[in-house]
Amino acid sequence: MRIGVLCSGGDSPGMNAAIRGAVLRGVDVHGFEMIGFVDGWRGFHDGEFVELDRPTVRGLSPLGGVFLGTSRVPPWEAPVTAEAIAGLTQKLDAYGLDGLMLIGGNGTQTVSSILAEHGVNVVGLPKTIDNDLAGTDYTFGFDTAVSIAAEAIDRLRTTGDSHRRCMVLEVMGRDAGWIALHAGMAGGAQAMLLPEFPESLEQVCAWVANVRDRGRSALIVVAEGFKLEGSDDAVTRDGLDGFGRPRLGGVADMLAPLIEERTGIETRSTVLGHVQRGGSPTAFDRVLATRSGIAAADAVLAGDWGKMAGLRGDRIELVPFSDAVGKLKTVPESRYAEVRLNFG
Ligand SMILES: Nc1ncnc2c1ncn2[C@@H]1O[C@H](COP(=O)(O)OP(=O)(O)OP(=O)(O)O)[C@@H](O)[C@H]1O
Ligand SMILES: O=P(O)(O)OC[C@H]1O[C@](O)(CO)[C@@H](O)[C@@H]1O
Ligand SMILES: [Mg+2]
Repeated sequence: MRIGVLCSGGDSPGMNAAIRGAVLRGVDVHGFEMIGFVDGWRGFHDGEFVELDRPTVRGLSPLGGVFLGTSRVPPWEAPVTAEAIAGLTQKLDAYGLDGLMLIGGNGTQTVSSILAEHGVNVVGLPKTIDNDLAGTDYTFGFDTAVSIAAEAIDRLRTTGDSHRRCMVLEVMGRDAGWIALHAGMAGGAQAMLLPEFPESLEQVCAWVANVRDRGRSALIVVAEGFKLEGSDDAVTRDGLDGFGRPRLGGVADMLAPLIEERTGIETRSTVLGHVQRGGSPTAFDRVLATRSGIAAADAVLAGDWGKMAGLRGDRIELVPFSDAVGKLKTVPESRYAEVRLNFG
């Protein structure tokens, strides 16, 4: 059995641990040959790959990023055609591959699902800091991003309190508010503004003023995809990403002067940005990623293709791609209601 490993989308802490888990199980235990494509589909298209064996993955578990590289280079020019799939399967044959392990988030696993529908042997490993992929309770990388964001809140809190300022922290997550919700809960933020639940500027300012009236300084966490009530689009900047989507970002910079103007409270914004994606994965993410890699190698051995190694409770289960794609896992009303009553 010869298997190709490929990462797609943004990097996510734990990807190295996942590859290590898959290789230790796949090569050492099951006797597979494995190769890893450099920079995702870019390496697949250009024929750039490395052999994966035990020495290649030595010591990788604590390392952030991903040693193979990842990219948003697409597998084909959309929309997918029969010719595109035929071209891809010819390449798989040329590489001598029996199947692929695709490590990625909702976008990547949509590709996995399309490939599986066309008869290509694929197993998915769910990663993304956004935690927006259905079919799994958590994706590896999310816990690390939340820890970094929570630490940022703690730090912003002490400087904000010292100056009696309102601090607005922007975190990633695209159209899902998971990072903002979890980091905000962990750091005791006085409001978490999520893409799923638009709020009015008046309401946000009322929360900030209320915190001041209680003798404290407000710390607001805003997810990059948050929209003020009545706005159709999230705030974007810097053009389009590799898949032609607008790059989100800038909502904290937009909100801070509006809050200051309306409340009279000096307000500063911080955009956490890629800091929350970098560095060493938490122990939780290392374990989750390693177990995902092991489960993916076992799925290959069993010929259990067309599935993703999802976390369900404390078990890694093989979830059909149809349960994972076509819908975004967003923050449910009940989770927002839990925290919203304490805002302000
Ligand atoms: N429907 C699709 N058809 C073809 N290619 C796709 C499709 N969806 C996603 N892709 C490709 O997969 C890449 C990865 O998807 P995306 O950028 O959404 O990241 P992701 O896998 O969701 O991970 P993350 O959200 O953590 O960055 C895209 O940049 C694009 O090249
Ligand atoms: O690194 P890039 O391509 O700017 O992408 C940023 C996006 O990737 C993510 O970090 C992961 O999907 C999102 O939270 C964010 O919107
Ligand atoms: Mg995604």
